[in-house]
Amino acid sequence: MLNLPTSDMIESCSIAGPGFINVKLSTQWIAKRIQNMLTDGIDTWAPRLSVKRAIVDFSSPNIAKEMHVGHLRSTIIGDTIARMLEYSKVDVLRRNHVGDWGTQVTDQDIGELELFYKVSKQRFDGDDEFKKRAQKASFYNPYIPLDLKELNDKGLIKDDEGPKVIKIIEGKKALPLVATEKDGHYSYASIDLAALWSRLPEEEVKWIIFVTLQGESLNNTYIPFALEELDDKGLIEDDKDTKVIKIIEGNKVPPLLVTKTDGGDNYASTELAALWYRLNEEKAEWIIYVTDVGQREHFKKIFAAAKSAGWLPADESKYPKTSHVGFGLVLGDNGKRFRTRSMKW
Ligand SMILES: NC(=[NH2+])NCCC[C@H](N)C(=O)O
Repeated sequence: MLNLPTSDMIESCSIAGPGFINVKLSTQWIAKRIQNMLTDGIDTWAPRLSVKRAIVDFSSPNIAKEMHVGHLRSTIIGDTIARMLEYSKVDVLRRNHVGDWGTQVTDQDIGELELFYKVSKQRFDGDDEFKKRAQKASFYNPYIPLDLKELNDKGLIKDDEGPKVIKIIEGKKALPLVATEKDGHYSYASIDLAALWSRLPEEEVKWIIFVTLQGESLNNTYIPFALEELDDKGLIEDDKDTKVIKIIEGNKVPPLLVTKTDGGDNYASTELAALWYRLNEEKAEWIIYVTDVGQREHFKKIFAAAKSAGWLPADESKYPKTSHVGFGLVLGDNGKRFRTRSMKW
């Protein structure tokens, strides 16, 4: 307790039973902050951070496995962090790093999924009843005619020979948006517009946030770049049938496996590629990962590898930086941790 640094924000700290510390905020400090807020406006309350852009990697379930309450926790915590950063005027890229790659997906037999898709497409084209049902399946489809009519009434829709397109003016910077395809089908864009349109008047929402799914597979093209950079720096070693990164840091971190015995890429290699991409292409200065604490070691190794490669400064008070926000493990009925990565089907 005696070693705690002093702060005008804190009046006192005391130990309250095993494992608890009470931190009492200073009433004077609170009064001063509220006074500032009243005179200067709520916006001035947000702490100013020295980062311009942050990435929050959260939610991130695996498409070929059951989603569980842990992913929900990650979603809630990640969204909260993203909102706090946005409040502090940081440009936040919300990233749902879905597990759409690796054994979990190949286990599902992509071939079978493709076959399933082909069969239903044939049925869609040949069976009118099925087609009608399928087209109604999207929740927002009933809104499409309404919102297209509104856009049409405003003179925004152009009936080109083929598809209907929405001309976007905005200083001609944007490309036209396809509303219906050549065969009269609604496009992906019209479903999005209908969703937006129906939510505004019907649900009276004030803020709609779109989260970009950037699955693990997106970064596959960057794996060679990332691994090559690490290799050039002499960080990758062959270890029996696999390639590993021996991370030094006083040997506190065990080696990181970056290829599997069959030569394939693994969770760590896609992770490093994602980090490489986020730093170099997306220019994020702070990357925050929200998962359960079970992945702490994984992130520790990834961050240590990135530091050894010089991607991140060794000094953690400097940017760019990475943080792992870990929450408690979610246990199944059997009292064991839910491990989507090793779940058997
Ligand atoms: N960049 C990351 N590793 N994000 C978290 C991914 C979480 C993983 N899909 C899981 O369910 O365990």
